[in-house]
Amino acid sequence: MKITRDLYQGSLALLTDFYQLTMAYAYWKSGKGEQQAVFNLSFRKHPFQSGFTLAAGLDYLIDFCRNFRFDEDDLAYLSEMKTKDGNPTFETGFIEYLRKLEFACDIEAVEEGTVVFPHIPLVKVTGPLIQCQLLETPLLNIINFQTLIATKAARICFAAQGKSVLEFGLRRAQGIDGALAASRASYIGGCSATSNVMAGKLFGIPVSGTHAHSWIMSFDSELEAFKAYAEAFPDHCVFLVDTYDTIKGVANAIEVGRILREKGRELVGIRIDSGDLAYYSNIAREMLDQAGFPNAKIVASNDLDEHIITSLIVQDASIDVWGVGTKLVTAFDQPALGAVYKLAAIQTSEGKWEPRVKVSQQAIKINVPGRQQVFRFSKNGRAVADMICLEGSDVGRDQFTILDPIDPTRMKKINTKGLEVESLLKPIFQKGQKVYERPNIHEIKQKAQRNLEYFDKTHKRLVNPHIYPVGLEESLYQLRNSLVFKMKNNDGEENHI
Ligand SMILES: Nc1ncnc2c1ncn2[C@@H]1O[C@H](COP(=O)(O)OP(=O)(O)OP(=O)(O)O)[C@@H](O)[C@H]1O
Ligand SMILES: O=P(O)(O)OC[C@H]1O[C@H](OP(=O)(O)OP(=O)(O)O)[C@H](O)[C@@H]1O
Ligand SMILES: O=C(O)c1cccnc1
Repeated sequence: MKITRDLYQGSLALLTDFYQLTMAYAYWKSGKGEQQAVFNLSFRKHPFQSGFTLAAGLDYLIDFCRNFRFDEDDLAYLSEMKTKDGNPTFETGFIEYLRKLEFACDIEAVEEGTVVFPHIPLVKVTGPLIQCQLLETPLLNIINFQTLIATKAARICFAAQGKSVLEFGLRRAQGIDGALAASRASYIGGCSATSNVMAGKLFGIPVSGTHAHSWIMSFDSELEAFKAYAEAFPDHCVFLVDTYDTIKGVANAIEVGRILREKGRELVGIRIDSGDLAYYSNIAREMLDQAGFPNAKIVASNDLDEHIITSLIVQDASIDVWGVGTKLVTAFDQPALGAVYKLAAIQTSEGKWEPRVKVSQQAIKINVPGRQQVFRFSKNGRAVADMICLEGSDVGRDQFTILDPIDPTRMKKINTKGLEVESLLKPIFQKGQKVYERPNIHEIKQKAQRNLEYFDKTHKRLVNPHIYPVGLEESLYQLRNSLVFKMKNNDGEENHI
């Protein structure tokens, strides 16, 4: 079984919801399959009540699209599918169409490590309706998860105030691919290393770790266990001190630290994995300092998240390194990001682009229509507002008004004089060909760090963050309203509120 990232190098076209294939078939039957369309992938609310979200997953998306094809065994499987009355679900002509299908879309996307906000298209796909449609499910799967975990990691690292965070999640992650993708996204979000060795190999992420209680328990005494570990790894000793009695454990670590020093080596640190982490870390710090080990680091683990880390820092805990597993890689308090992928525009046979809107009872579910672009305005290296506007809008204007699509009382005038402007959507594929030079994982992580610094700390606050201004440029806002009005009224029936 292919379980690693190699999976993404093979054909994954069947990794989609069945309804995408039935729609694709129906588009084909009705002659609409090649009609050009634009779909946007965006989310409506930050996860974790955060004030920001960190985009991740584009690298997987690129692999997915580059390998987007139906292999013979995929086609054989689809050919054998039957409807309830026993007839083939898909005609052979459609199977033939899929056999010849070559990825031909344009894709623009925000780069990984970019701080993003609700309603911004993170990915914009332009191409034949059938291809755009088939991409919905896998693109959401990829971007939703990695963006969610990168955001969680950024929050945890923000709480850790510059101290290292190690990702320890593999054993409790959502399956094998969930674990690998989570390790990657956690590194992008700011973690220093992962315990997941395969993630290290596949993505080039630093790998690190300490040892488990079982190591200690396999010896007759803790002291013996520490000594034996020091023999094996004289330069990498981080002793887990809480197997029997944390304070005695610290004393044993110090004793072995002295032996190491006699041999010209240094104790790297200790790890505490239970009990009151503020209380024990402070006692351990005092013991280590008094014994002449002021540089020995204290690692803490045990069901940590951004809130417990914040509390421990407020309590003046003496913790230098945070080991975080379950609550990071499972995004424990919000296990999914709700990004959606919606048709925004479609081209008529005359070549004219028509914006499309989905009208919903809930204002938040009404998508932003039209072929869009996104601009980020900033001043002196600080982001001030994001504007979503229609492609071709003149960004050289002196002034813009942006309106929140859900709450138009939230609006902002942007005087563009003295502001820098960046277009957030970068070309990734043109007519199916990759045009984007992929940064490596370390460059992505650095971009994320720089991008996060770009935003005022009030937006990064963990609880009740200040809302960063993002809005629709006035004419796009009006277009959306007029389309909603038109769609609500065009059947001549009385409307329900
Ligand atoms: N001083 C502290 N302030 C706030 N939270 C803490 C503090 N010390 C530990 N915690 C957190 O409290 C929780 C303690 O959980 P729990 O009672 O299950 O652990 P434990 O009994 O000490 O250890 P074990 O994992 O062996 O059960 C963990 O999430 C831990 O990170
Ligand atoms: O708590 P997390 O954030 O998920 O971090 C990873 C946990 O995994 C290990 O625990 P282990 O599997 O040995 O279980 P235990 O310590 O909870 O008994 C380690 O000692 C951490 O406590
Ligand atoms: O290396 C460690 O300390 C580690 C690794 C996985 C889970 N918990 C701890």
